[in-house]
Amino acid sequence: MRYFNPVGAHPSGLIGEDPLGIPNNLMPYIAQVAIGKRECVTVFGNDYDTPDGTGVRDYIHIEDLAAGHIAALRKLHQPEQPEKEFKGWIAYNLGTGKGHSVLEVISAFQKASNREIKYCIAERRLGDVAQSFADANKAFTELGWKAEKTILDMCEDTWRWQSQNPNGFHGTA
Ligand SMILES: O=c1ccn([C@@H]2O[C@H](COP(=O)(O)OP(=O)(O)O[C@H]3O[C@H](CO)[C@H](O)[C@H](O)[C@H]3O)[C@@H](O)[C@H]2O)c(=O)[nH]1
Repeated sequence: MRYFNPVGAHPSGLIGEDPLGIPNNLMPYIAQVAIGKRECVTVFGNDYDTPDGTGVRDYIHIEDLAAGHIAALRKLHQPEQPEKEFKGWIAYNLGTGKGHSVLEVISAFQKASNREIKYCIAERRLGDVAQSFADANKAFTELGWKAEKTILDMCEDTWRWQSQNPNGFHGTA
């Protein structure tokens, strides 16, 4: 399974991403700014050839990602066709097929959290590409799977986890 940018948390707010130290990735960094743990998001470059100049990625909710795996297991396990064997490997893109810029993610998170997310523009990060998004049609055609959750859903669930667990798993009894 070829993951694009998995983000989000369980909708209960009980399971989420708790990176050690300073988060490397955008979504947990934004969440820590929203909760007041970090001052502002450093946006790595606004001079890319993208609609607003910031990097574009295909963010996918972890629950959609999990559903993609279940769909793949269903394809492998077909008791009604026991003679059908799968050999070798097949790659499936697990993404929404839609890209969002850094500024769009910040804006969606502001809406989800109802908090101001401060940011500043810095140099590009070495190794980053301008944009990356999936063609997930093969997963839809062959597995009957497609991502359902929007970037706002991803931000809302991340925020629920972060606001219920301001200190991550360390804060839990
Ligand atoms: O503090 C930050 C962090 C990220 N970004 C930007 O936000 C976007 C997403 O960055 P992430 O670090 O969240 O994700 P990447 O797409 O860089 O990386 C992800 O995809 C990679 C493969 O492309 C690897 O799988 C990696 O582990 C995984 O996190 C990029 O445009 C990046 O420049 C910022 O502006 N500020």
